[in-house]
Amino acid sequence: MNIIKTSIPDLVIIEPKAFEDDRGYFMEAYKESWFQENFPHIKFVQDNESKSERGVLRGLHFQKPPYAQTKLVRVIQGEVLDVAVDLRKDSPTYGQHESIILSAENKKQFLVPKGFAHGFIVLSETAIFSYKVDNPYAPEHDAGVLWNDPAFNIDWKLDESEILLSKKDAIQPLLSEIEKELV
Ligand SMILES: Cc1cn([C@H]2C[C@H](O)[C@@H](COP(=O)(O)OP(=O)(O)O[C@H]3O[C@@H](C)C(=O)[C@@H](O)[C@H]3O)O2)c(=O)[nH]c1=O
Repeated sequence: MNIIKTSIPDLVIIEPKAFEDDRGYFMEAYKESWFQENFPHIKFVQDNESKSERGVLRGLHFQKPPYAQTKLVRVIQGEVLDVAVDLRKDSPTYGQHESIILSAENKKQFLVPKGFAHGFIVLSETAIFSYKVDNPYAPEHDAGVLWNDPAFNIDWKLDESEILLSKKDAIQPLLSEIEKELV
């Protein structure tokens, strides 16, 4: 597995090694011993999976402390644009984001630390998204920020007319409205 740095500290891309042969491929998608060696402070406790149609945008989400989550995200089928926004108040890259194409084909994984808002948009006809989190779901600590907040200036790749949001995500607050609550 390769670890690739991004422009934001602690936000990294992980590239598993896939072995291809006549039958298809094999890869170790997650290996606890390797993860503990490289990221000893992270212990995953829950695996999540969602399926979405093209144009579905889920995000931008995070859980508030003490239930903040590190997420290890990947795509099993299809292709998405995945986005992580640094909302760590004391970070030199506060308010900045990184986006990356995750697909069944490229098999890349994105390790999104605590303190980031996370979201993705589906670029293929459908996509199955899979991720590990290191804190359990805690709906009372669920939080979000608006996907198209001009403060982030995220290029979501699809036209706004194609984008499908949940009722909750259509009315998430702006960063300026939640800034005071961030740690
Ligand atoms: C996230 C989550 C949701 N749920 C339930 C609550 C609700 O009834 C249903 C759908 O929830 P949501 O609308 O929040 O699902 P979704 O919009 O897919 O939320 C996810 O979005 C991506 C971008 C993330 O980063 C994730 O952490 C998570 O916030 O599933 C759980 O039971 N456990 C969970 O861990």
